[in-house]
Amino acid sequence: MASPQNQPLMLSKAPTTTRIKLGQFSEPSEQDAGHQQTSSNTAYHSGCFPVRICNVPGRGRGYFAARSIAKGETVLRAAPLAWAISEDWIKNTCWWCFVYDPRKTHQVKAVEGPAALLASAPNHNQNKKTSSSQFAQYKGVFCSSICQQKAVLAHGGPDRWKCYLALLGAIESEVRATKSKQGRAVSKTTSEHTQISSKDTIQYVAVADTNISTFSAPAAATPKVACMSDFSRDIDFDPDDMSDEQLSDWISYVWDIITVHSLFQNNLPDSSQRELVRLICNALFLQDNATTTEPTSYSDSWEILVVSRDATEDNAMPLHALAHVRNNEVDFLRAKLHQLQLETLQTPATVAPIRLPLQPTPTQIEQSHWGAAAFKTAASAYALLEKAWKHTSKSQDNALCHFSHEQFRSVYFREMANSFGIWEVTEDDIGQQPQAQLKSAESEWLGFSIYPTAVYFNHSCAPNIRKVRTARMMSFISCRDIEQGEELFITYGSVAEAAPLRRSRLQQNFFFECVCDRCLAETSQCQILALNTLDLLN
Ligand SMILES: C[S@@+](CC[C@H](N)C(=O)[O-])C[C@H]1O[C@@H](n2cnc3c(N)ncnc32)[C@H](O)[C@@H]1O
Repeated sequence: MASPQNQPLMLSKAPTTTRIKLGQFSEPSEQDAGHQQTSSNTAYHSGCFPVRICNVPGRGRGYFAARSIAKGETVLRAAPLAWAISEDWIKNTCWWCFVYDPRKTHQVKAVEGPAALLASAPNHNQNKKTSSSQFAQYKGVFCSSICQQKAVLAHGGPDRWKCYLALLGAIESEVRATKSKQGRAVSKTTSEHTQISSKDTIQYVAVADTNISTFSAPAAATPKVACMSDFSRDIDFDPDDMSDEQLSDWISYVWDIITVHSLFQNNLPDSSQRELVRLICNALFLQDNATTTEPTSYSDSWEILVVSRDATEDNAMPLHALAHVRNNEVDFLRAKLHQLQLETLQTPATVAPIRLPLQPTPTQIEQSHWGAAAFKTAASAYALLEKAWKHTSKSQDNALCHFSHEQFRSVYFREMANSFGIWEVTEDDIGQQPQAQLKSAESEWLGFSIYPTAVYFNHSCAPNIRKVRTARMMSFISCRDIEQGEELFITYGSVAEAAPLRRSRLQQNFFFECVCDRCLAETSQCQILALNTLDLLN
């Protein structure tokens, strides 16, 4: 798995290489294609719903068994809120039900079929006269006209679908334009990792390990921060405040500078970042189509919404569901700084502090190691989307309102470490072992998706829940009998490796130190072994 800087992080994310697998495609069944509602096998009402959200020390929120669960029971069925198909398979994968055919590209189908079908489609505004022929002119990649209709409707109808496709097209144009600009500018490239000179630095927040400590730099002078009047944000940072809240405000402040000064504009996001940009577009276009009104009080009603929702593939998740997904922006910054520290580690005893200027200048942000590590990738992705957004807004008669970095970040850093890979469904998926979901060499990675009701499954290296995708729905199935009160765990990728490797991968890709029982047992065993070895050596 590539580093998170180059690749969006997600549960079971794609391997870096893709293989073409031939000859194993079979026509999807009705159920596979998502044309049937199959939620009846699970009772979705709070009374006997099998899972409940609880807080766990050290892990945040998690799903727990609300009652005893038998092996093989579906404990949750989740519908996606937003998704993106991989660039490699964009013509082979249905944009609605994710059915995949490696041998042929799906037809871009015109919509025919009974008007009744259209009228009965979910989210369809009965008052709006939308004839099936209207859909025919709006293209996409679908395995059937039914999927096309559903996608167009979920995106708010033909006009919004057209606008959405125009935005996707504008992104591709921007990518081509940046590539050719980069080609011309290649000889002029200067080193990106120039050290900041000490006279540029004023006051710092030093980040040692993942805790922030603060101090004043020796060269105190008048802050050299350009265009401060451009920002309404409160910039009165307290150098002694090491909290996530202040770091979060500081990050927003840095983003203000990045956007006002158009920093990192000419970096071309790689294909996984471009996929993430498309997922964000998808989320933003689906938002207006939310079918559920926002609850007046989240804290009281969200869990009820999760457990009472009749999860069917046609139920679009409302965008406000995203607000409940953990935002990993601060964790991401801390993890990036921690990585930088490790890279510059001379000896185990000398951990170099990373110094973050309280009010960084554009030059400091652009040329610092921390700027490159923590902001460059996301800012390049934002710049790409912002340019495409403006272009589309012009071409589509100002159909799009202003698009802020806050909106972008609110999806970007929630996707990070919370989304699920969309893998080709293989026969392994029907198996009973949790390992069946580890898609190693057997299946293709088709994209990724956010399932807001599924983000509460914490990771364990010895999971008791496996996930199986059926069309666009993700089902979570127990792989052993589970007692009431036990926590429910999935795996975030492979758990076949030894503890040190598993743990460093989780740290690098998901920004946490795994505290599952297996890790704790294996780590303490390693420590005992190490002590025994020391005894032997002595
Ligand atoms: C998909 S979310 C799971 C829900 C999360 N606990 C919450 O409160 O939103 C993944 C995050 O949960 C935490 N987490 C999950 N499994 C963990 C584990 N085994 N050990 C420590 N933290 C874990 C990490 O912070 C990780 O980034």
